[in-house]
Amino acid sequence: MDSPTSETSSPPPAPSGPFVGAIDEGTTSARFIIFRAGTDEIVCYHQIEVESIFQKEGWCEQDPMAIMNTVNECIAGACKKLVALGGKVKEIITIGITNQRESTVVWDRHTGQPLVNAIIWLDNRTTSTVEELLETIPNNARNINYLRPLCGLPLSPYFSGVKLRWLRDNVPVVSQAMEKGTAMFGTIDTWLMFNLTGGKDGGVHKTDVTNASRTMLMNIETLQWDPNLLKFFGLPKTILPEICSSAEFYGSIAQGVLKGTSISSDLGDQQAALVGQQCLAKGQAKATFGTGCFLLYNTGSSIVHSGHGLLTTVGYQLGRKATPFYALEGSVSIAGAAFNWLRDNINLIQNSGQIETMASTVDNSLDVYFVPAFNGLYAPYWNQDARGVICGLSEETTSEHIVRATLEAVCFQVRDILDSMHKDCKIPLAKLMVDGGMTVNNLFLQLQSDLVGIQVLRAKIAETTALGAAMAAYKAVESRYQMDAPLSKSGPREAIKPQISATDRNLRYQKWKMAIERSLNWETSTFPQGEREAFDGA
Ligand SMILES: Nc1ncnc2c1ncn2[C@@H]1O[C@H](COP(=O)(O)OP(=O)(O)O)[C@@H](O)[C@H]1O
Ligand SMILES: O=P(O)(O)OC[C@H](O)CO
Repeated sequence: MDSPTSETSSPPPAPSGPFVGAIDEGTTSARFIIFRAGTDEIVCYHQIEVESIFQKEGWCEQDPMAIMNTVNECIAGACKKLVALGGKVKEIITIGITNQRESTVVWDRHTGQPLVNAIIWLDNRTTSTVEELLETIPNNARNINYLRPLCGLPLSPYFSGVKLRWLRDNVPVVSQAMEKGTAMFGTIDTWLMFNLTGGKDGGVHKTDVTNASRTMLMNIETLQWDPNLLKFFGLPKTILPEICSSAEFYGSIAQGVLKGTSISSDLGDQQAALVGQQCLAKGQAKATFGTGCFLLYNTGSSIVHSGHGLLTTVGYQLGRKATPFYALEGSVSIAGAAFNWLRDNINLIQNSGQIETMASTVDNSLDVYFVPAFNGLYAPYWNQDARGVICGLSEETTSEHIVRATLEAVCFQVRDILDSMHKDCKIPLAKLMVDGGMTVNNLFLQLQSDLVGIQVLRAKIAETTALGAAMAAYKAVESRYQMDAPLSKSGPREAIKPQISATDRNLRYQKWKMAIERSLNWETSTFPQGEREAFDGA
């Protein structure tokens, strides 16, 4: 008979399939996660950081080959771990892809090689392109919302169409390839899919409705490339991928450990998180706090055009014949990235583990307000000329106050967005599902609840983005799968409730708005009449 000791030390049972894999290619890292099919149970995963290249002020690029190699390494690493656990790779029945959105890749159809580095969504080089495009709007209207009725988006450096136009105007190898018909464009999902399915030797050229809805080139109603939008941006249709639904057969992996496995889903990462959070009914909303913060509100099958600075985007379409679901989105470009700045540029912190400890040593931010508008402000302001400000510094201010003010900055930006959503949709949101790297921070979630006056519900697992892609991929191969059925780790989520008074909350929000005023239009601000000469002469 076995002794109790040998019983407790017996190895855990080998994981059994079926499994579904998900590639999550984010701004700061790529990962491949293997889930037990139809559940939120992570069997194993592999994650690797991806380097960003900052060639000039405001530019942000990544090497497309490095992105692809990293993803391949993640797939190989996770499959190796699966085998080490006693699982079988052949039980991975399908995989899905989710990705940082808007980031733009152009490559050569014949060689499969990128023509330039990927321009990452955060990149701000195209502010002058936006200016030039504004000039072309009839009646000298210069209206950033001119294209909203067609694509749901304001003109901003954020979106792929503007980045593609910049490439056309500034990189001869790209404009020549566009003319010759040898250029292929894709967001990161498309680039990965092309390479995974064979690259220049028969790789597919496809994207999904959620990623396409971030280009400014897709018509939000027809879900097809729009000739008027292509004309506005001066871009040829030949470079564009086929638009598919978010859950269908895309192609099969051509080589490597997963050779022959199907790719069955594709969603932009924020839309994937909406699915992974099971915000599948009209009126449900989630916020993901990673590099940036993205709040998506499910508007069902209705297209709601925002009058208050939000984006109209496709939430998901789970099958070729399925009804597309739409969302209103509030995008904030700098959330967790503000802490990377505190760490890398200012040396105020050494690691993210310190953030909560430092911010908790003080009771409040001592009236310090930090607007991290490093690359302008996205929703609801869409002010590309805004720049960061820290207001309210005094002799008593310490680094702890600044760290706390940085957490509060993310919370106030969420309040800006929720106020817009309330105005657009009329119904105030009672609770907000949250996920992403920042949500490990308990103080942050309490501040979020306090400063917005809303119940905050933390996701059961951190990897909701990958989960959403895995759920959609499983749906494509198993039509009986109910995506709103409880996931294995479901049960009540941790709820964080507001603890400060409405008066306190509103006073602090008013001060935030004053700080916002100081950051807007900084790049284009001019000296009052006569003072420029005095300054120059000084
Ligand atoms: N404890 C923490 N408190 C606040 N922010 C954090 C904490 N831990 C990580 N972060 C931030 O979260 C971000 C990483 O989250 P993640 O969801 O992995 O991002 P992404 O998907 O954009 O790559 C980083 O910008 C980091 O600064
Ligand atoms: O990489 P993330 O998670 O910060 O997401 C980036 C967004 O998709 C940009 O729109």
